[in-house]
Amino acid sequence: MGKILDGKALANLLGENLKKKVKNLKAEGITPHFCVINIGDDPASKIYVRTKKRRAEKMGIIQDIYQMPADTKQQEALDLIDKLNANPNINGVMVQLPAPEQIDADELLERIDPNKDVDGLTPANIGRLWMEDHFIEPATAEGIIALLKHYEIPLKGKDVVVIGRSNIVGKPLAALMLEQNATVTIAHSETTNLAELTKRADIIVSATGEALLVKADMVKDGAVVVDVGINHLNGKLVGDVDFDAVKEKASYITPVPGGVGPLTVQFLMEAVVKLTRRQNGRK
Ligand SMILES: NC(=O)C1=CN([C@@H]2O[C@H](COP(=O)(O)OP(=O)(O)OC[C@H]3O[C@@H](n4cnc5c(N)ncnc54)[C@H](OP(=O)(O)O)[C@@H]3O)[C@@H](O)[C@H]2O)C=CC1
Ligand SMILES: Nc1nc(=O)c2c([nH]1)NC[C@@H]1CN(c3ccc(C(=O)N[C@@H](CCC(=O)O)C(=O)O)cc3)C=[N+]21
Repeated sequence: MGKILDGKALANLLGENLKKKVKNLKAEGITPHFCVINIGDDPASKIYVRTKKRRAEKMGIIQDIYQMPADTKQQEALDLIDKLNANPNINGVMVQLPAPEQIDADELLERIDPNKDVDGLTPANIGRLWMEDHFIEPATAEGIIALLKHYEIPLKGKDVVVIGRSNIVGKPLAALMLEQNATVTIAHSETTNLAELTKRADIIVSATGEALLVKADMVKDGAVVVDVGINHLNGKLVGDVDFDAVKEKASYITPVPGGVGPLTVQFLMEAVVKLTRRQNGRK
């Protein structure tokens, strides 16, 4: 049976450190302060925004929530971003995704000042991610890299399959793993031979939103399985992986809940502090 990769425990460990860092900044009169713009009333988004707020408070970080109605116009959202960009007291801005369909979310992301881009989703920061010198990485991808490192699971030379190619998870994770010298395959909904690919993989990461996608017969003995998915199945929160069966084959596996999710929230907070420090001329 595989070992559990305890993301929640690692998030708490990192949280203790970050709390101290924030305390030191505050002693110098600097309080990290960021804003989450949430448009519409997606119930999952409301929960995430609150989860982040709780974490921010625990870290000593100020998080404002700008809740905008479902019929918000594009220009109204752009104006808010402009206002926050221009406010020197605000260190970070993020737009909770998904946004309602009349909203062009990419245009909103492009409007965020890259120096305040908590999610690392502005074109400037995505571009830098694929270069050698990057400063802000999307939190989920960063969290997964940190989790593997914490458990001393090497990436160099490993065959990795990332299932999912979103800008927020799959693509940035592939970039970071490539940088660590893994051989990365990105699979998606048009991939025709998924099981063939995953069966060869040393490390499988699933970020699709499809419950029970990754089954035991798709996993090599001793593989590492990272489950990013958040799904509701029969009233239960589950990932993309058929956990009970796959854990018997995997050497390491992340649970849902308690795996990648808490690390995402922790690394968003880390990003806010990083941006704040840099804006104040600190390393
Ligand atoms: N734990 C955490 O911290 C986080 C969890 N999530 C969760 O992770 C999941 C993915 O999120 P996100 O990347 O934003 O989602 P998107 O919907 O943007 O992307 C999903 C990706 O999965 C692919 N996909 C969907 N179904 C299949 C399938 N049957 N086989 C292969 N590929 C498939 C899609 O392919 P195509 O491109 O062809 O459509 C797409 O690339 C969601 O459940 C989300 O809630 C997201 C962010 C953070
Ligand atoms: N601009 C933007 N940035 C994001 O980072 C972003 C987003 N939009 N939209 C939605 C996704 C999803 N996401 C998660 C955050 C926390 C948990 C999390 O804390 N999960 C807990 C369980 C939470 C629960 O019980 O529901 C866990 O897995 O243990 C999961 C998923 C961030 N996202």
